[in-house]
Amino acid sequence: MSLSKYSKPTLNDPNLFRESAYVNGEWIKGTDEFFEVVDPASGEIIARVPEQPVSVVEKAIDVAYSAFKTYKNTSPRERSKWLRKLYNLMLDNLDDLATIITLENGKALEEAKGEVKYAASYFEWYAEEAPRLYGTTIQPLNPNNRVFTIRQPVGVCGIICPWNFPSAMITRKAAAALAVGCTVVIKPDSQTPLSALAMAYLAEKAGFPKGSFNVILSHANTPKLGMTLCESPKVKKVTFTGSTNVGKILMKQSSSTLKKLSFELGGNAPFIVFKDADLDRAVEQAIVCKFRGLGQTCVCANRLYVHSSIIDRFAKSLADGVKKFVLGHGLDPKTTHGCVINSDAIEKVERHKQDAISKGAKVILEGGRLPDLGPNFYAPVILSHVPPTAIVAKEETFGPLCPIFSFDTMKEVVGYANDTEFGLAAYVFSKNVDTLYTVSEALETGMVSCNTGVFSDCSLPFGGIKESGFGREGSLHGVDDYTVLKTVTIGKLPDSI
Ligand SMILES: NC(=O)c1ccc[n+]([C@@H]2O[C@H](COP(=O)([O-])OP(=O)(O)OC[C@H]3O[C@@H](n4cnc5c(N)ncnc54)[C@H](O)[C@@H]3O)[C@@H](O)[C@H]2O)c1
Ligand SMILES: O=CCCC(=O)O
Repeated sequence: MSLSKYSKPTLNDPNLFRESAYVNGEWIKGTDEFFEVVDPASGEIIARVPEQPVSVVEKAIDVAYSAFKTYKNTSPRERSKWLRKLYNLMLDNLDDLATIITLENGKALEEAKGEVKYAASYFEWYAEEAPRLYGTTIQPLNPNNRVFTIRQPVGVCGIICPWNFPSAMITRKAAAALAVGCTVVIKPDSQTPLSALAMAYLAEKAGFPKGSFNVILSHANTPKLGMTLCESPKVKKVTFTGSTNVGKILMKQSSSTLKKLSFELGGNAPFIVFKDADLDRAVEQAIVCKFRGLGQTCVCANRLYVHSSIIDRFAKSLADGVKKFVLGHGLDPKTTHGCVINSDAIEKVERHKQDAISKGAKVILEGGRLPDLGPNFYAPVILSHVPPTAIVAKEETFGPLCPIFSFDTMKEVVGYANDTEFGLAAYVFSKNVDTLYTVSEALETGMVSCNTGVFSDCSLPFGGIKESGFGREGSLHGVDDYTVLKTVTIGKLPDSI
């Protein structure tokens, strides 16, 4: 294949820029098949990495399986030290890791720095959880028996992640897995593999044993690599973050070996503003919630429901805030918001926008393509009085479209909010604590955020219900998905002495 020239990013530590897979402590360069990593803002090639065949994935699974036999017996304190070292190394290399995220994902540099801190926080959190895998002792009905439980690592974990948080979506899984004694085989999205490779370099420096932390790479071969992870009896757990459709594929493929699974899938978050809400706060938080990652996060507000008495003031104030955005290349210090990941994302925003307008939505901020900046730049759109029949009420836009729907009663808006097959996050703005409790308990989601638009934190159990998936990441609950609870009974004890 003709190999076009490209310039590698300028980093303080050039070693963080890797173009090889990482298996068993070795960097594996490609031989004849590669895929290119492109800066979505400039369209420039920034890296060329190997398109790995199934045989390499099978090798990665074998080495992770072999490494697990010793890694599972390492001291929890040892694992804790490796995790904390990796946390410190990520923060020491914050600027470089953020630059890599911006170049491969397109998000603004400040947002990328926030992701690195967020990603690293999972290593810190699980460095503290590693030595605290507690069991229980139980007094059985049989007086001559004693029962206790222990938590044991499930085994080799396959980790498949999306492009929107190239670093954090890996660490929230890998940190918990490594903390409890599992080994990991990570498959990043082909659009954003460089953050995973930089993390592998730092994991090696942190002291993680060979075979415990592995990164495999694929673009065209992704379905085959995914199937290999799902069908291998040596892989005991698959954890996936991405679209619901792919999650369903992986679940089917994992059924032959009854894998332990955890899925963080699609969202369709309602953002509800009651008439007694602090309007300025609600607007401010709607902006950060809706336009974090330019709308490309699974917990972004996808549908804003604002009480009919304040919807017009809310929409105008929101537009005034969004007009202050500066879209541009993420490395430009003037940029507040970057670009979307690819042209498919823009097509979807356009489709949702035109559908809502054709059904009577009012255009508050036209937004649209920004060809002078590049094919993946799209100015935010705000629509108001969107009808409930609009596609955007049902489908996740995953882009810079902000549809505002009107409502009158609590019962009505909870009905709208729950009328979706998704159930990840929801937002409620009100000064009335009864409203916050009542609505939070009525919403069919895994997470509810009250009076704040960004709630993500390594200390909370993150995850959804319905077709947004199952399992939780972060918090003390995050280890449950990477361990098995074993019950031990000691029988035939003497009645007494
Ligand atoms: N719940 C969450 O925490 C969360 C976080 C981020 C993204 N998401 C969801 O992900 C979607 C957008 O991300 P995306 O477009 O990257 O999702 P995607 O499902 O297309 O891709 C996610 C990952 O799966 C891989 N993949 C794709 N097809 C596969 C297959 N057949 N077998 C194995 N792996 C396969 C991709 O290469 C990528 O690494 C949105 O729906 C968003 O809501 C959810
Ligand atoms: O979109 C993926 C997850 C977002 C978050 O963890 O806040």
